[in-house]
Amino acid sequence: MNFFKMSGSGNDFILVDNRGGALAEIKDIPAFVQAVCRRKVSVGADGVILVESSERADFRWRFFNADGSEVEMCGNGGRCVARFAFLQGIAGERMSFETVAGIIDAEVRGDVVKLRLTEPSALQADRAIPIQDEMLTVDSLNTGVPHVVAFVKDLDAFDVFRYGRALRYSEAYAPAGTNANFVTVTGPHSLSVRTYERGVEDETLACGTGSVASALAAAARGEVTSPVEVTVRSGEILKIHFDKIDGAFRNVYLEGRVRVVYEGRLWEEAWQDNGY
Ligand SMILES: N[C@@H](CCC[C@H](N)C(=O)O)C(=O)O
Repeated sequence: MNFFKMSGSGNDFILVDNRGGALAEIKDIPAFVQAVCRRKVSVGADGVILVESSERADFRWRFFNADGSEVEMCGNGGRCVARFAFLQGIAGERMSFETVAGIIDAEVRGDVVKLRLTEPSALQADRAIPIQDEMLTVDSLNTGVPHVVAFVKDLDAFDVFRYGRALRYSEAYAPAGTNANFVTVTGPHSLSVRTYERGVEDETLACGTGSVASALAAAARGEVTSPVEVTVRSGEILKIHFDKIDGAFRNVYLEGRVRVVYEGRLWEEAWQDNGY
C-alpha cells in the first residue's frame, strides 16, 4: 500500500489514496490506524487520512486520530490532504473536499496551504471546570471538532499533559470529550498555543483547529484582532484570518506550511503483530 508521510507544522499524518480501494483488504480500519501510528515500531503519526471519491467535491476524506477514532475535522490534516491531492493530481491548486464537518475549501501555493473552515459554533465563555482540588476557567467552541481554551501566564512551564488530560476527560465534556488549548497572548495579532489532543492523548506539536479556537477565544475577549499569528509547540507559525460580524465569527481561514516528509510503501509488518 503506497502512502505519504506529511507534517502540518509538526502535526504528522499518514496519507493514503483509497479511491481505488487500497484498504479493501483491511477489515478493521481503527486497528490498522492504531498500528501504523505507533511510533518506533511502525511509521508513527498523530493520525491517518484516507482520500476517497466524492460526488459533491474534488474528493472526500476520512480522518482518524492515532487511537483509531474517526472524527469530523482536523485543520493541519486538512492542509496536508490538500497538498497531497494537488501533488497526486486529484485536484487543482484551488479545491474543495468533503469532511464530516462540512465542505472545506483549500488553496495550495507551493508548500503553503490555506483552508477556509466551516463556521465555528458560538463561543461559551468563562466556564469553571473542577480539576482535582482546583478550578480552571475555560472558553469552549467547536471549530470542526470540540475545543476548550484556557489563558495561562507561563506557557512554557504549564503542565499541558496534566490539565489537558483532565479537561479532555472532564464530565463537563463527556461523552465526546474535548481537545484542550493553553494560550498566552503575545501581542495584538499574536498568540502562543500548546494543545493536548483528544485521540492522540498527548500534547502534539501543533493543532490547526485548536489554534483557530484559541485565536477566536482571544478575539472574543478583545485581546487580538484578525489576522492572528499563532506560534505552536513546534515553533512554526499558523496564520488565522476571520471576520467578526455582530459578535459572531465568520469567514475563518487557517494558513501555514505543509511538509512532505517521504512517500513509500507500507509492508504488512507495519500493521500486523506490532503490539495491537
Ligand atoms: N490536529 C487536528 C485536530 C485533530 C482531531 C482532534 N484530535 C479531535 O479528536 O478532535 C487539527 O489540526 O485541527
